[in-house]
Amino acid sequence: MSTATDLSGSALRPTHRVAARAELARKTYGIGDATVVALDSVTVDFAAGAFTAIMGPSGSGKSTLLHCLAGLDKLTSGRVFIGDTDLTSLSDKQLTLLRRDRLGFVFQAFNLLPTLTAEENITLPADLAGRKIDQAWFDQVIATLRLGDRLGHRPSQLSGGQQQRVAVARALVSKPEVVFGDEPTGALDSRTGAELLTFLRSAVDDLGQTVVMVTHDPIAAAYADRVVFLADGAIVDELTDPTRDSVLETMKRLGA
Ligand SMILES: Nc1ncnc2c1ncn2[C@@H]1O[C@H](COP(=O)(O)OP(=O)(O)OP(=O)(O)O)[C@@H](O)[C@H]1O
Repeated sequence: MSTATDLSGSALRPTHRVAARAELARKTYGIGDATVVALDSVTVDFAAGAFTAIMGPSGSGKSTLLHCLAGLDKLTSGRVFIGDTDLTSLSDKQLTLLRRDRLGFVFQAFNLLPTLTAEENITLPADLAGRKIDQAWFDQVIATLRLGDRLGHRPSQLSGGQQQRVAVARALVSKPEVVFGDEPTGALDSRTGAELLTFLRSAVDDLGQTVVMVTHDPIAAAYADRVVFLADGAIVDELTDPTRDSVLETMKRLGA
């Protein structure tokens, strides 16, 4: 969060920097009678340094929105931004570099390489990019994720929750502008899922990261600062400082 200053030098109220933004985002699949509108003119901002959950019924467009924001899929029309960068103006090669250099991903599949240690898995994207790891930040991420005594282990020697924490560390280690999660707890039991959400929460609170996560789970959404609700490809509601009960109530009202 930055504090804006007016010309006389007095502090104005803090401004929230926008980490990601969709503007009149529209995505359709198929043609003619078979056209499916996955996103229908969605305009939404995601604040830097905040944890936002995206919810909505199955088929409401959650994954499509997340994938388009993260440069993994392309809009039919409209624009998406990471910071000030308009993703819709980038080539495939530039999108690949933007994803590598500026974003982090925590998806259901951990995608860890079995022959590498936890530490090697965590630093692999930076190593491939020829980027130096910031050792102090690495140590902070590892301490936050309580992975210090697991760095020499291979994925097969780790529990599911530890593997997911390694995947989170890999996503955070290069200080991405936004960490995108698509049902990151979907493959985890509820205890391990709660642990992961606690870590994402502290990545925001203690490490100043930005998290945008798709979830079906009201308990998972309650870890967020804000929940955006989609229905039929449009944003239909949102909650600030959600609780499990307020999320459930909103879902019920929306018929989700
Ligand atoms: N590759 C595709 N081809 C055709 N239609 C698609 C494709 N991907 C998604 N859709 C359609 O777009 C709509 C939105 O899908 P999306 O996966 O974004 O929804 P979702 O809210 O993430 O759903 P879920 O909660 O079930 O994962 C759905 O109607 C879906 O069937």
